[in-house]
Amino acid sequence: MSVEAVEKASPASFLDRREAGFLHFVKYHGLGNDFILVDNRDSSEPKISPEQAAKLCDRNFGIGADGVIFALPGINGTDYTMRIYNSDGSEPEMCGNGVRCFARFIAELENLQGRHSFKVHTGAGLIIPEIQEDGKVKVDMGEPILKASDTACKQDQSVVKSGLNVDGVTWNVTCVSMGNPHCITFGTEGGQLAEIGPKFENHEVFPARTNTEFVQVFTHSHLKMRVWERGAGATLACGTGACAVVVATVLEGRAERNCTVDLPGGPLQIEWREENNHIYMTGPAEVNDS
Ligand SMILES: N[C@@H](CCC[C@H](N)C(=O)O)C(=O)O
Repeated sequence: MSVEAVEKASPASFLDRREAGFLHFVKYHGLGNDFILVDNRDSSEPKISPEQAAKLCDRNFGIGADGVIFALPGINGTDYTMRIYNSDGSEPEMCGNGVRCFARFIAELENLQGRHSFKVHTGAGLIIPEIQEDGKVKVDMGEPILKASDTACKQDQSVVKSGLNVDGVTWNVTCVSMGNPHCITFGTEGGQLAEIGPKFENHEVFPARTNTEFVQVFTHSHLKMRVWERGAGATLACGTGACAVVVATVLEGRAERNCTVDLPGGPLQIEWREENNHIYMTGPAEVNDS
């Protein structure tokens, strides 16, 4: 399908205006990490190509967004499938802020009032968001993955507090996958993120590239991070990143399992529950209505 035109629609008007050839969308954001949401429930293939998604995400020549998210039919007993293209057109396995937006988008499409939870199939497996009374979304993000080969890192064993040479400087890093890969380093604000971020992202040790988080620990339950996202660059927030950061912080003995993580766009509450090894992320998801 070619995108002949795009039109920004409020969720209420979204269902009434589906003229052929138009790609209708709603823009949502989670703490400023913003997405173009597309109703794709009538087909199991995304309505636009990765190249078209990259054009739509362009902040000067397109709509502008960190990614395009598609709500597709569920498979394997799930209610829906979520797929996402990053702003460069690459397809990641999962997106934490995106899945909170996805839940609010589905609630609008299905005209659901109030509290609701869905089973969502993603590239990272089953993810379960639940809309709370206050409108925030709490997400069961599943279990973190530490095995090096599954964190997209070319090492045999898990990478915890290991030295990584980036551009002549040795950084202590911990690698955690939330379905998508994260490389976490402590004690720095990230400095010139646009300079150092791409060097981590494209480092030879990460054949599938990586997201990178620069973390400061304030207390045992209060962290601050900046992120350089694979395929999207510096963003205002990263949900999978915040989850991976709490796992790395616990593994390095720097904090407890329940933390507030401050991101440039605002805070997320992250809990890594001991009894089932699952991570729970709670935060807002809102329509971009400005
Ligand atoms: N912003 C997202 C993560 C999006 C995917 C990421 N850029 C990747 O390529 O893995 C989040 O909130 O988790």
